[in-house]
Amino acid sequence: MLEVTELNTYYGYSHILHGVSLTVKQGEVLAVLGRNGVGKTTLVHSIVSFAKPATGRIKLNREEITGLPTHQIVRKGIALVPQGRRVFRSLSVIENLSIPFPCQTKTRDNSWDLEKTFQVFPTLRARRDQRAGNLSGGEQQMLAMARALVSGPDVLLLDEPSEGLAPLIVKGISEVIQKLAAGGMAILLVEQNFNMALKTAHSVLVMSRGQIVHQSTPQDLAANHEIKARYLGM
Ligand SMILES: Nc1ncnc2c1ncn2[C@@H]1O[C@H](COP(=O)(O)OP(=O)(O)OP(=O)(O)O)[C@@H](O)[C@H]1O
Repeated sequence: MLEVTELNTYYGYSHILHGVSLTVKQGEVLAVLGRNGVGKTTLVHSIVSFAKPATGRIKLNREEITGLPTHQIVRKGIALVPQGRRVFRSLSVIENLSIPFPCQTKTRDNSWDLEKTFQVFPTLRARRDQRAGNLSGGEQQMLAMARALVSGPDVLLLDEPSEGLAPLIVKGISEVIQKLAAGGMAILLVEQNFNMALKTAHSVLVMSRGQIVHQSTPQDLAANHEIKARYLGM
């Protein structure tokens, strides 16, 4: 579904991504792990054209989307839940969820709507008229995910969704991610929370200095003490 081949991304003269390749299939959760500053956010930003890769190719459902403007990438079926949630704090829940509607595509078979989104996050239905800034951290994360879902993506990119959240909330977020994948979505999950990533994902990548240095099943990574010590500081 999502195919990334040999991406090289720079910020000015700083070479951040060094030939990153990955594939996320329909119904799969692929987790990306790595220490701070290894390029995980740059990777998801490159996929949605927030950062412009100098070389490399990105394909969605076999169609080349490299370098397209972000709004076109969203229309074609990729949505990003950014690190730090970035909800519109002064707007209500329902207003936050109404903003992405212009991005919904008419050309794809897209069954996502507000009702389906509220079924995934019933708490948000109850809070629909509340200002996003007054929601708890966990509810804001749900809102950020819901805002991505209403665009009806085939591929969901999640940048550290567990950051700063209590373990019980993290468990709930993990379960939602697994359900979305079971429904056919392809999910790229950037995480610092090792346990959450391993519980949620079907396969895991480890990045170091802008390169993928390991890819395996969660079980194999859990048992690989050398990779954990060398690249994840565990
Ligand atoms: N807009 C930018 N301009 C210049 N350098 C940047 C920019 N954004 C990130 N960087 C640098 O690129 C490198 C990779 O950053 P990135 O945010 O992709 O890492 P990360 O793995 O997501 O880290 P974190 O877990 O802290 O979010 C870092 O050295 C960072 O300082």
